[in-house]
Amino acid sequence: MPGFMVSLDLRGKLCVVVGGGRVAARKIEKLVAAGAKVRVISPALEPRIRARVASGDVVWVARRYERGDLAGAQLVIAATDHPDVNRQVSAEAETMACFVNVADRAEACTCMFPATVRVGDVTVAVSTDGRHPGFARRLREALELDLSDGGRRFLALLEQGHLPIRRSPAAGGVQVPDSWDSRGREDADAPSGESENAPGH
Ligand SMILES: C[C@@]1(CC(=O)O)C2=NC(=C\c3[nH]c(c(CCC(=O)O)c3CC(=O)O)Cc3[nH]c(c(CC(=O)O)c3CCC(=O)O)/C=C3\N/C(=C\2)[C@@H](CCC(=O)O)[C@]3(C)CC(=O)O)/[C@H]1CCC(=O)O
Ligand SMILES: NC(=O)c1ccc[n+]([C@@H]2O[C@H](COP(=O)([O-])OP(=O)(O)OC[C@H]3O[C@@H](n4cnc5c(N)ncnc54)[C@H](O)[C@@H]3O)[C@@H](O)[C@H]2O)c1
Repeated sequence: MPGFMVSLDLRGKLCVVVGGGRVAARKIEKLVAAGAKVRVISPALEPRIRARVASGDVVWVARRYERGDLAGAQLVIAATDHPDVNRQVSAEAETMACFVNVADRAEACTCMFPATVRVGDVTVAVSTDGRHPGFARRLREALELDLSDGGRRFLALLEQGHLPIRRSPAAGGVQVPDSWDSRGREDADAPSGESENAPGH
């Protein structure tokens, strides 16, 4: 099912993460960066999460998950290496009005984390609705690389006419090659950034 992308304000919201391994560490970094109140329930923690506990960004409940641990959570992450435990967490979350992310079962997720690149105040998010996380990662890496050089490579492709994005000629911008323009030339002065005549539209 195609996911509905939103941007959540998690500042001060309780997010409960069950499990303290590599996947939990990746998610926790994102939650902390978003200003969430993070509680992690796990008998053991990755060094990266330990550091977050030491700095006071994350509260650690140092034991295995027990039913009732999710009380008050707005977002729940089930990220243990035990599918049964993840299933129990998912089942408890289903009884509450909160979103849940289950690390080993995309189909059980009511929310998924996209791969993200942030440049200044702009965030680009890539999701494949859980089908190809590796692809989401690679596209994120490519975007990151491109944006890290100020978008120069992207702009070069635009100027060589390789990307179907039009800009006003009055602004000295590039135009879509004729072969891509299925509706003729009548709207050649479309505003900056439009791509409505791109192939596939
Ligand atoms: C994008 C990113 C964001 C993030 O997690 O922060 C993300 N996974 C990332 C990395 C990653 N994922 C995997 C590896 C090991 C790779 C390998 O070894 O092959 C690595 C490590 C790596 O690639 O470095 C494998 C994997 N992933 C999922 C499963 C379970 C399944 O498919 O059922 C399995 C198989 C597990 C297994 O078999 O053991 C599931 C999910 N992973 C998602 C997101 C969600 C869907 C995203 C989408 O819509 O595409 C979803 C559904 C749940 C979720 O939201 O977590 C982040 C890249 C961040 C970045 O680099 O920017
Ligand atoms: N979503 C993704 O992107 C992705 C990527 C790779 C793997 N996975 C899946 O995510 C899961 C976790 O992977 P990982 O690499 O973080 O594992 P990991 O082994 O690094 O960490 C597992 C953590 O769960 C904790 N734990 C175990 N039993 C627990 C319990 N009863 N209650 C609370 N905590 C408990 C452990 O102490 C440990 O901290 C695996 O099922 C794996 O298949 C998901």
